[in-house]
Amino acid sequence: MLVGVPKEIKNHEYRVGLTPEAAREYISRGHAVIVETGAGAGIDKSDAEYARIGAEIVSTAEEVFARADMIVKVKEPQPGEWTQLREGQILFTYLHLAPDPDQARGLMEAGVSAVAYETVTGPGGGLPLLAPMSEVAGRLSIEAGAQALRANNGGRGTLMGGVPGVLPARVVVLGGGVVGTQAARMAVGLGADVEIFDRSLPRLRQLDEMFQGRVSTRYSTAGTIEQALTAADVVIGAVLIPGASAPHLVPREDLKLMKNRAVLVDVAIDQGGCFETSKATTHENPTYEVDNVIHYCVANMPGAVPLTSSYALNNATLPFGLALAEKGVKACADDPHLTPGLNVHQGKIVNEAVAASLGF
Ligand SMILES: NC(=O)C1=CN([C@@H]2O[C@H](COP(=O)(O)OP(=O)(O)OC[C@H]3O[C@@H](n4cnc5c(N)ncnc54)[C@H](O)[C@@H]3O)[C@@H](O)[C@H]2O)C=CC1
Ligand SMILES: CC(=O)C(=O)O
Ligand SMILES: [Mg+2]
Repeated sequence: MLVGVPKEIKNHEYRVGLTPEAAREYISRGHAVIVETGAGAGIDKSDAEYARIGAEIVSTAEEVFARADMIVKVKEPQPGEWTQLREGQILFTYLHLAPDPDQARGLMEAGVSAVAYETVTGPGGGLPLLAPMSEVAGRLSIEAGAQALRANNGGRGTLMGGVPGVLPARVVVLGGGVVGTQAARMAVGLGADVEIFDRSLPRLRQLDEMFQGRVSTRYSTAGTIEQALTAADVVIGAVLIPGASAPHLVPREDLKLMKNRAVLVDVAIDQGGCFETSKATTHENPTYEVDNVIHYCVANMPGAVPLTSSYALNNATLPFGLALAEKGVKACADDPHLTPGLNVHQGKIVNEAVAASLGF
């Protein structure tokens, strides 16, 4: 199969769909790889390094889209990209279609078979192609929260860990999955006072064991979240209902319960966000303010640490990508974990949760 890697074009997105090491694995199995010039620049990999392992370098994204049987990307295709996709072609990337009906329609019209990283499942449960980026984003969320809390950035002016004699910041984490756990680890590491909310009691038990009393766990209801908001300096939005839009756990009217210039970091923004007042932002302009509360809602947080993120992502996507290259879209029928990954096929949304969420 001819596998194509265009350069990412989302705002400040420096990751790449295939690292040279991953491209080499495809080539060693008899596939051909074409790479848009400069696609690896964000991870300090030159065209020459891709050429050295046998990839062909082409000068435009248009050529990659026109020639490749499968496009391997990182972020969802932007409007100018989805019009270049076609029937019979496979797109393997993050899509996050539930909150994005325009993209869903664009992919349906293109006729492409689109496999979304975030809905591929794993033998041990979980979402193995989302997990590595959730690890990155969870860890980054505390850095982002700490930055936004600084008075010189418009924040409340609290130091995460406090100092002897002065209380640390209170960090409230909504959702105790991969993002939430990594956020809690980083917040604990900085010395903050941390509370994690989840709807799964087994998960809360695991977190309680894991953190050995260093974080408090709470069952997530509208009432308990309201109580937590009054004391929070930073709230991390980390909930997920796979395939669906994120539930709005914090309505706008609850912002008035919060301390002045406290910070919301909505990591779940790629699924539409879990605060009513969230709207996607970019690394260029990451924050905005509503009712005296700072919002950070960057939808491609891992794009800021592309070296770590591209390798972490490729480690997880490689076996699935190789199966798609080997068998084509039939790989989705053969592997029950790839089946839910297929979101769009022959002009239809074929993942039930995604279709239900879109109302299609
Ligand atoms: N903005 C960005 O750059 C990135 C965003 N993400 C997003 O972060 C979100 C979280 O991802 P993961 O941690 O991997 O998901 P996960 O599935 O590991 O964890 C989600 C957790 O939310 C819990 N949950 C569901 N409903 C809840 C509720 N009402 N109250 C409290 N908890 C609830 C679930 O029980 C689960 O433990 C996803 O939307 C994901 O796409 C991930 C990576 C990068
Ligand atoms: C998961 C996701 O949205 C990202 O890595 O950008
Ligand atoms: Mg207030």
